[in-house]
Formats: sequence, C-alpha cells, structure tokens
Amino acid sequence: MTIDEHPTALLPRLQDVRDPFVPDGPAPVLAHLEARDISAWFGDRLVLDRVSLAMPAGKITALIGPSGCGKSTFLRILNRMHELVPSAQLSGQVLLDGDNIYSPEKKLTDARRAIGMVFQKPNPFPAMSIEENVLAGLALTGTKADRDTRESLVESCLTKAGLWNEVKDRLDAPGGGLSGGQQQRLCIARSLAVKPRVLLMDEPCSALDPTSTRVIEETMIELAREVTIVIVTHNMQQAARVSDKCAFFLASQGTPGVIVEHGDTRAMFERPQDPRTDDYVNGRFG
Ligand SMILES: Nc1ncnc2c1ncn2[C@@H]1O[C@H](COP(=O)(O)OP(=O)(O)OP(=O)(O)O)[C@@H](O)[C@H]1O
Repeated sequence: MTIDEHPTALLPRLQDVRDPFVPDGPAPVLAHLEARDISAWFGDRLVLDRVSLAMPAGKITALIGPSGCGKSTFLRILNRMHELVPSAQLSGQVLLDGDNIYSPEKKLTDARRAIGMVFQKPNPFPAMSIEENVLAGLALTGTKADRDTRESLVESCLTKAGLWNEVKDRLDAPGGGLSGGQQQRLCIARSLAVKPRVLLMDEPCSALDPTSTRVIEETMIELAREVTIVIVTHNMQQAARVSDKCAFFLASQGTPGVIVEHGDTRAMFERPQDPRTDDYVNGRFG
C-alpha cells in the first residue's frame, strides 16, 4: 500500500504544494540538530535507551510511536527541559550545529533560546495582551529592544505564525480571548520572538479542530524555511502531510524506548523496513 492509498492519509502532502517563493533578504542560517546516544531515566527507571537521530536543517522531523515510548521525553531533552524534573537524568549528547548543548560551558538559557518549544495545550498568558504575549519571551531571556523594534517584531512574528491578519486591529486585546487555534499560533509567535533556530512542537494540534490543525500545519511548513522543526504527533495523517523525516519510537513490554526505524517520511509510510513500523503507520496497533 502506498501513502496515497492509505485509508487514513488521503489528503495531499502539504510539502508537495509548497510555494517555491523565497522572500528577499539574507537567507537564514538553518540549524542542524543531532541527538547522539541519548539515554534517559526517571529515578532508576530507564525510559530511553541510547537513541540517536539526526534532525536535518530546515526540515520537519516527526517523532511517532505509541503512548509512553518516550517521544516527549526525547523532545524535552533536545532543549534541556528534561532536567526540570527532579528525578530525571540523562546521558548522551545533543549537538546544535556540532556543539553539544550539554557541555559544561554551555548555558541553559542559550539552549532554551536557540531551541524553542510549543506545547500540546496552548498556553498564552491569558490576561496579557496579544502584543505582550508575543514579547513575553524577550523579557524572560533579558533581551532589550526599543519601541520600533518591538512593534516590527510583533508584526513579523505574528505574520510568520499566520495570525497577523486576524489580530492586527486588536493587539491590545487579551490573549486568552482568542480561539484555541489562534492561541496556539500566538504561542508559536511568542516562541519565534527570541529568534530560535529550532522549534520543538509536542502534539501542537491535539487540542484543536481540523480547520485550526490545517492552519497550524501550513504555518509549520512556512516556518521550516527559517527554523528546523521537530514535532511529536499521534496523527499519522499529520506526520505524512507535514514532515520530511520521520522516526518511529517503540517501548515494548516494559523495555525502554528506542527508535525502531527512521528516514524519509514517504519511504517510512510506503516501504517501511520493519514490520512493526508497517503495523503502526497502518493503524494496526498503538
Ligand atoms: N515526570 C515523570 N516522572 C516519571 N516518569 C515519567 C515522567 N514523565 C514521563 N515518564 C515516563 O516515561 C516514559 C516515557 O514517557 P513520555 O511522556 O516521554 O512518552 P510519550 O511517548 O511522549 O507518550 P505520549 O505519547 O502518551 O505523550 C513513560 O513510561 C512515562 O510514564
């Protein structure tokens, strides 16, 4: 069965209708992210076992797999959020353009600024205005900007997040008053304000309706011109529509999570090498 014959993946891949237009101006330097031999523990429980994955520059990499196999843990390791959990430990390296973000001389804040995160549930600051929400990341990272710079940043981030036209006349309105899909795009705009080089997205559409999901997917594909994207998704149609690369995680019967197979998304869906990948992408388990 090919991806196009797949009963749950009949929509055209958004990648295939990508607009070749590239705006003027200096091309962004796209970041390559690579995880090497990542193992992760909660207390003494090993949940990821020596996982390695290259996430190429300017591409969208989808992490797929059944619940509990360690996708979110892996994603959180990619920007040093795993260490927020008191019992959490890890080993291995995460290389951003060849530099290990876990090297002792690297700052946690630098890793978090360079590698942003968008969560499953939209989490804007509800009482803050739309504009303040976009600029919130600047305050958190201690970045100073004058009024003109802030205004143009708000416009460019909201535009990139696909929200500008819907909110440009009400930037003072509270972020909490937007729809769920708009709130998620506001969170994307907030992440973009600190100019990340990689954007991690943990099931960013799971709380959204199909129309909002589609808008976020289009936004992701636009963003991949400038930012390397890694997305966790349970939605096989979404992985097929948006991602260039795919990694299938599995933790069978109490064993820690590993990557069973990874590669080009189309090949993973059309010609999976491992029967477990075949079963998973064709909805036979998970
Ligand atoms: N804070 C935590 N403390 C202890 N164990 C945790 C914690 N977070 C996750 N785990 C455990 O680590 C394993 C991997 O969880 P993780 O959330 O990374 O999986 P996942 O593949 O993202 O699952 P899902 O698709 O359901 O979100 C699971 O067994 C989970 O119970």
